[in-house]
Amino acid sequence: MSVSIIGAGPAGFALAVDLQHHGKDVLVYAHPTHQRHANSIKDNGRLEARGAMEGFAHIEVTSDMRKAVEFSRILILTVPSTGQETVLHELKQFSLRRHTIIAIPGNLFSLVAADLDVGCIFETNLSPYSCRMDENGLTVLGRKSLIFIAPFLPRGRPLNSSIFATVQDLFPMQLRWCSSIVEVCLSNVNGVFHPLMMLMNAGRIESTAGDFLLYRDGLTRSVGNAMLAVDRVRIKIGEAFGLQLKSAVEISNECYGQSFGDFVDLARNSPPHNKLKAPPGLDNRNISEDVPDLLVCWCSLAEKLGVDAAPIKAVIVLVEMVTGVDYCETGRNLRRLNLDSLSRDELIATFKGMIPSRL
Ligand SMILES: NC(=O)C1=CN([C@@H]2O[C@H](COP(=O)(O)OP(=O)(O)OC[C@H]3O[C@@H](n4cnc5c(N)ncnc54)[C@H](O)[C@@H]3O)[C@@H](O)[C@H]2O)C=CC1
Ligand SMILES: O=C(CO)COP(=O)(O)O
Repeated sequence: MSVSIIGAGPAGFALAVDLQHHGKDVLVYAHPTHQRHANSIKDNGRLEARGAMEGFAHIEVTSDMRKAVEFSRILILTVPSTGQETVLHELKQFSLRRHTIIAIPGNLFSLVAADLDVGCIFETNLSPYSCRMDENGLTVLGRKSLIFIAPFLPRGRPLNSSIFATVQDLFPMQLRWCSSIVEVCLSNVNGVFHPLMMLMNAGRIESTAGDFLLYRDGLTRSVGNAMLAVDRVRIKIGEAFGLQLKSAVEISNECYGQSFGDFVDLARNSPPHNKLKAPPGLDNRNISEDVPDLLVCWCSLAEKLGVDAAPIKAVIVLVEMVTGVDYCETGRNLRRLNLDSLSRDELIATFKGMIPSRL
């Protein structure tokens, strides 16, 4: 089986190494303006992986989207959701009726890609790896044993059920099939962890240029208390959709096969988290991706559903004050997700019964 991985960052290369190790042929696409990691692999002649995945890999990389589309009928997107529209722009030149796209993570990519002529889209909640890259190679701090996934099925379009087995065969970890992409998006716990960790440590990030461990040193009791408030809203939004979502700590535990009791316990003791350095500044995907494409999205769903989202709104407003970016406008609000004309009941119905119940 061959796979094209669209997105040449740590998550894309970790997936490429893992899939190659499991016998798949992989080709990684690096956008012409996002070549940093691809260039260092070219310079070194190979990719060295350390940590939870070890060894040397020879990974083929291209900047020609046509090659990626012709290489495989499976396209896995591993750009941050803020990069998905750039990729969509490239993909729109091709007929992809026989292709399957898997967006890692999805963050409701399917709704943004509504007019793409593609066979099927799947979305995951998170990257399967906790990983970083520098000029010396890839460090994998943790490999999940499970990730959440769902297909997007526009009404009236049947899905060949064999595709579920094909997608599971592809991944070297277990897939938890969710009822809809909304359940998957609400299970991207980065929206609970990242923005508050960044905001509540903003001074320390800026004064030390990120010279501390973001989770271990930055997720203390009061930060955890604030996260709990955001997490309660996330769960209430799920309830309005008829979902019984687990807490963010429980979801992380499930993905990594861990059993931490709360946020602080996880931050101090989880190996995939407790060695992650803080970024050097606030201009980082922990804000630039997770605020517009998770918190704004969750908040605008909450407003339509009549759920009080004050804690999420508070985080968005503070981030807007700090960065000067109008994320409510630029992020995945209902208008950008093409959901703004729906009534509350229509919104709920849109995501009901999207996949066969036997899964
Ligand atoms: N690295 C990790 O440990 C984890 C990552 N994730 C998620 O997985 C996804 C990928 O993660 P990373 O590889 O760490 O992200 P990253 O921020 O390094 O970006 C991945 C690649 O996409 C490229 N890119 C960014 N914007 C682009 C655009 N507009 N057009 C084309 N390419 C663009 C970047 O230059 C990079 O090569 C993100 O959504 C992230 O939130 C989730 C959990 C853990
Ligand atoms: O594994 C993790 C989330 O799934 C932690 O990694 P990040 O904080 O880099 O997203």
